Amino acid sequence: MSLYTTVAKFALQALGVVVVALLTSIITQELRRPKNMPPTPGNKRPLPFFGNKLDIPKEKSWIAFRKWNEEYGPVLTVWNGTTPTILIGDPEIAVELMEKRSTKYSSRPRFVVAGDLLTENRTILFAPYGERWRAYRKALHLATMPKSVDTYRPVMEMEGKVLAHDILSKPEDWYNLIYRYTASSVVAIAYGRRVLDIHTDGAYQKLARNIDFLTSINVPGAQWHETFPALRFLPSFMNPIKKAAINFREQGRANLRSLVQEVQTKIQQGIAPHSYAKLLLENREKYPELDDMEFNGAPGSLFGAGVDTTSATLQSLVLALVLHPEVQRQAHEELDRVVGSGRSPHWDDEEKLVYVQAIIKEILRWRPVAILGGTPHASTEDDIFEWEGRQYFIPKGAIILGNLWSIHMNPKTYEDPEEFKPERFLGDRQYPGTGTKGHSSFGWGRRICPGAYFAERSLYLTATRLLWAFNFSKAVHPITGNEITPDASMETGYTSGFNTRPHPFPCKIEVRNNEIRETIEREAKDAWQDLKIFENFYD
Ligand code: HEM
Repeated sequence: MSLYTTVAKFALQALGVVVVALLTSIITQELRRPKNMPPTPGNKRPLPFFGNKLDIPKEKSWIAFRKWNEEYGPVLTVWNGTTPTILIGDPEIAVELMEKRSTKYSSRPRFVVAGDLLTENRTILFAPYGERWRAYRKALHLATMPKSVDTYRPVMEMEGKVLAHDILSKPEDWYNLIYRYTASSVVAIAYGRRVLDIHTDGAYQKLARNIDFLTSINVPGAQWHETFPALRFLPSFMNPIKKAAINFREQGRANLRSLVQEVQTKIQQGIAPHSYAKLLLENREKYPELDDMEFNGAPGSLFGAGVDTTSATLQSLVLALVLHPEVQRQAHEELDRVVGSGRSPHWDDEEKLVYVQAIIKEILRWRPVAILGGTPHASTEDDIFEWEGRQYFIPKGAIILGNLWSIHMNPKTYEDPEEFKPERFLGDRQYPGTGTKGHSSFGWGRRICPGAYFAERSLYLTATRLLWAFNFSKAVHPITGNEITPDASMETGYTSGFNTRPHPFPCKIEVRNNEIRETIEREAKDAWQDLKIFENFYD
């Protein structure tokens, strides 16, 4: 037998083994797929190995998910490789699973890039349900429980006064000014240091770089590593996303460590202003479960979870106001009646500002920033639930995704869901689960956003101040003289990624009267003075 024939025979045999192994694996996968699960979109058969992965768009998957929920039903299964994702498009189903059965549905799925590689799952967001996650959550209480949040209100208020002055001076830069305001209040609360300029502040830039990376990768269907976890074992030089995740992890940890060390030094020097990191350090012994790396990460989680979300919600508010002058008119009428022009709104006005509160809730519903319901939940036990006379099986390890773009646009729950109508939140609304809030923007059950109270206080203060101070309307094109209508469509006017925000757009912002202008100028002067203690930087 010639060498050629021997090699050909061997190759054929090897090919045969591979084909048999593939067929066995496909058959096993098929046999293992549990029956009676919620249907796939259009009852489409998932492909071996890939599942429905090829049907999930890499960008703005929430749009496809909503279409599927509308066409094929409020609870569906989409297979990402061999892992099922249960897509929920109805608030009652979300509550039935993630709140009423929260002992089974409060974990997180495995994220290969964001979890295993970037954070080693040692952050609250990706931690599986259990003791460690409880310890992370307990440490956050010093920042997020109502009593704690109330101690941070002065910072939010002072930064809000500066924001009003900034917009008065440079209205065309409103989009970035809102972002700077949010970043500065959160960083001041977390570490006792302001962010004066997002383009030059080193600490801010390092924090933001990490979050930008995280939000860009943490999107269903975007990473092949999630479909084929074994890819994580490919060495970094052949695996650019792994290399990037490990670099970001190391740089991020060094940055979080140096920010906490700065607070420690200031405490020793007696010059540390009130901050979450300061409180944590002063109570270090109460968190023995957390090692230093995890402990340093706690104040950072405020930045990770609070800046993008709050600023995007405020930017959506401006968009809605520009498009809805009648809503502004009603809000202005309420603010003139309750507050007047000689002072800006404060906490005690909240109960009387019912229309403004309804606007804030409607913004959270109409353009929810955590559009996919935040990080999905994962089930830790097999379960069966009944919906409209049918029983559905959900296996242990399934990913549970409450797509807010389906849930908040569900006409069964909200009449004319596409319309921006704050009136729907005047008076009591029947809404499953979270009850009085009337929307699901902060998630569900045990994983519900721990920063919800923090965010609501911050949104109330800022939205009220912006509405009190300014009139927002369409910009006029400098050449054509035509009004420019901003694009509010989620398909074309909003960013992709894990959180979504409107693309920057021009608008006209005018102070409402001279007395308000004088109040803004006077209050900003006091705020700058009081904020000086947060301007002690070591870098
Ligand atoms: C408009 C503002 C905000 C929105 C819409 C929002 C929304 C959400 C959502 C939808 C989740 C996922 C909930 C779930 O898994 O069921 C979440 C989780 C989380 N949020 Fe927020 N959030 C906001 C602001 C904040 C702020 C200001 C903080 C910190 C002070 C914060 C801290 C967190 C943390 C730490 C988690 C992870 C909780 C866990 O996995 O146990 N959020 N948020």
